[in-house]
Amino acid sequence: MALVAGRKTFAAGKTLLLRAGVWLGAEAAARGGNGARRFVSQRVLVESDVTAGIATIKFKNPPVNSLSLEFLTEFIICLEKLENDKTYRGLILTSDCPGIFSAGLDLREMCGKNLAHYAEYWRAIQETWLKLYLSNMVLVAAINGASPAGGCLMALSSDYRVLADNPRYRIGLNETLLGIVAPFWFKDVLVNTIGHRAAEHALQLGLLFQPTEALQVGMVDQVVPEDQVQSTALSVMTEWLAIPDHARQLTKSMMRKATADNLIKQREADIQNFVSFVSRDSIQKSLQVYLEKLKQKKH
Ligand SMILES: CCCCCCCCCCCCC/C=C/C(=O)SCCNC(=O)CCNC(=O)[C@H](O)C(C)(C)COP(=O)(O)OP(=O)(O)OC[C@H]1O[C@@H](n2cnc3c(N)ncnc32)[C@H](O)[C@@H]1OP(=O)(O)O
Repeated sequence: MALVAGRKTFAAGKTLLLRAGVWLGAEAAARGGNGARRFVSQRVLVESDVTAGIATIKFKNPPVNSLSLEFLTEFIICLEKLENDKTYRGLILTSDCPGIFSAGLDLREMCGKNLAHYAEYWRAIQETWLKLYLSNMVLVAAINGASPAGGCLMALSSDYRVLADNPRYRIGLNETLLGIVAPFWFKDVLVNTIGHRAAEHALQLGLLFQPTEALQVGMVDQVVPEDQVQSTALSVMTEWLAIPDHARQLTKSMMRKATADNLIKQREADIQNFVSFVSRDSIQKSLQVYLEKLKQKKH
């Protein structure tokens, strides 16, 4: 069975066929009498309440929900499907992996691969961000675990962030700790969220904020007890969905267009920058040392 996205084909556990954003094949979808639907792909779980017009995407890429190319491909397909289905006005992003929202970019995609792979990977990262950041739906991140780097970017690209109150659930753009640099569009999103000075400080030091600090700096909008993250996200969503879609969507676009355009107008150059940066020997070495440290942490 295969998951087909554009020219890319991956083995997948379910039959999901996508062409031009339309699901053609059978998928594990069930519709309950109460308007609840559930779509299952291997790494992304989509639950939806048709009556309320709200879908929930749960990241399901254990152990740490790293943003592998396969995960991103499935995620983009699910997102497109929801975006194109006018039933859905709101989307909650959360994790199915206990204690981890997302560990960010998959370091194995950036290590020991060829240049074409790095380019393909970075294009998928760009695509994911543009789709999230410019979504017409209301996006609420229900952050139920650690959220470094790319995981933080996904949360920051939502319209509202609810973080579980657990000191282990740190969030931030920690790229410099890995010896790498957050791209300009990660930086732009952070600046838009917490302001220039706080972003400069956080980015240079690679700060990962505990929940109370994240709330204080404005990186998240609410910190709530862990067992209330989903219910809080849902009540925030209800509040946001009370606003007429056309007015809210135009306003969102007005606020975000310049930031997104900044990348759109130089996507190819951004890919080339990433490829030449990440393929440097010194960067490969830093990433390998970091991965090794993560592995040895357990022993
Ligand atoms: C001239 C200038 C030009 C500039 C040009 C700029 C170009 C752009 C440059 C590049 C930009 C890249 C941007 C990068 C963004 C990123 O997202 S990088 C990834 C950052 N992520 C992290 O630092 C998180 C690392 N992980 C952790 O801190 C922890 O794993 C955790 C998430 C807090 C979970 O902890 P715990 O539950 O204790 O699990 P672990 O035991 O640590 O991990 C379990 C296994 O998972 C592996 N793993 C963890 N994270 C990743 C990952 N991100 N990718 C791949 N694999 C990961 C970990 O190694 C363990 O593996 P095993 O030992 O094999 O089980």
